[in-house]
Amino acid sequence: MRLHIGTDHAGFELKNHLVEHLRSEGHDVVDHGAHVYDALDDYPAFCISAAEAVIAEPGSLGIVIGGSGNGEQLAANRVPGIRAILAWSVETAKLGRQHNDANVISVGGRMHTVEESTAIIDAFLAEPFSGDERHQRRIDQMLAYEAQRDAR
Ligand SMILES: O=C(CO)[C@H](O)[C@H](O)COP(=O)(O)O
Repeated sequence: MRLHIGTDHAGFELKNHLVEHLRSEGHDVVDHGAHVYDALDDYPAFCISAAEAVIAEPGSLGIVIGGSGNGEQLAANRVPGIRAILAWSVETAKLGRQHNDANVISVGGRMHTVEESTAIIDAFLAEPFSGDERHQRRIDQMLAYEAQRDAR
């Protein structure tokens, strides 16, 4: 699967681990940075770059990493068409795909061990959207709101 990943300094080591791990699993991973460790860097540009690439490549998924994952989720969700979830367990990661058809996962690298974060992301990538009518209906309600808002 084509994957786009981005992080600030807080997720730098985890991101490098994930790039290696995910490539070893056969994924085609594009690294949107940070490419060097800088304790003063800012997460929005890395996350927005990864999220824009997800929209540009239908069928791809995004991974954004930070200390908490909160700001990274917020940044990714600024990109039209992105549904980014903040996953904090294997179950919330799976539900993000099953119920929300999320196309970006955000993880707080400071909140978990590397093994836990890796398991959360692996679970997200392996899970399909259920396609259940009630879940699609709720997604469509959000899309309808956005369309109405943008037409104002
Ligand atoms: O999780 C994050 C945003 O939600 C950032 O990674 C976090 O805020 C970075 O913190 P600091 O600059 O103190 O290392």
